[in-house]
Amino acid sequence: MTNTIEIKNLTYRKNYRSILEDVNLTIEAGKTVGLLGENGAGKTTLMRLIAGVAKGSVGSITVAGQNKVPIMKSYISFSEQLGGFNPNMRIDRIIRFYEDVYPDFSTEKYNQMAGFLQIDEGLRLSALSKGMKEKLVIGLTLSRDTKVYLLDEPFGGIDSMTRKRIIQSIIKWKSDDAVILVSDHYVSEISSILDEVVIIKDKTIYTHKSTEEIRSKYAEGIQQYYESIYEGNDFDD
Ligand SMILES: Nc1ncnc2c1ncn2[C@@H]1O[C@H](COP(=O)(O)OP(=O)(O)OP(=O)(O)O)[C@@H](O)[C@H]1O
Repeated sequence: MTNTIEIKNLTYRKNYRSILEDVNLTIEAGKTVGLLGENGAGKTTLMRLIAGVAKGSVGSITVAGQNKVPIMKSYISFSEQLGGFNPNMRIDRIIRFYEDVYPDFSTEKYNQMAGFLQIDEGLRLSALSKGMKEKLVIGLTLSRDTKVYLLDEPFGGIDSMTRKRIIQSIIKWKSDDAVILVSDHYVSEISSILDEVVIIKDKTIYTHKSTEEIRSKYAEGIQQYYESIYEGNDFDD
């Protein structure tokens, strides 16, 4: 199995404050990985560093063997929050923008998702609710055909029925060798699709395990395992 993401000795400081320290992380092709951690742990920062949006880190990040940012960027679909778009822009124009900018964007894939995302493409961005905006971001992010999908807390405002349908469909939408890194605070709902869990604590990767290993060693489940880590338990052998 090849490694899609390789991070070595990554340290990141912002305004003289240490945000991440000596992060080492390897993710194999095809894995769906949950990125967990309390508020401010550094999940978004780590995704922004992988995506090449945050700059100035020390250490190395490679994506599919590449460490040149423009090439890495072309391999990554990152769930950015549409902040760069004019709020008056209509959704259909945003979709056309994605078609124009990303050669790997599949309108057919987007249309398949649009069925249950139920976003009126005639609406302007400013008219979308928080949950509708999140659904649009998920649709746009997953409609690209890339090696890596970074989904940063994608489900916060989405109703539980839609969330379940999106989670069940994520696996169908991704190609076999694509990696999904998804951050969330509540792992219970997404745990069924996760191959591995990465927990950030104390500014670094505190643990990285397969969900199978966690389930076999910790019967109460992944959410409880995660919470126990933050309560100070150490389950490492
Ligand atoms: N632009 C910035 N300038 C300075 N510090 C920042 C900046 N963005 C984030 N930080 C700090 O970096 C740390 C990690 O933040 P980050 O947003 O990555 O955490 P997170 O795990 O995604 O949190 P949450 O679950 O609340 O979204 C926090 O201490 C935060 O205050």
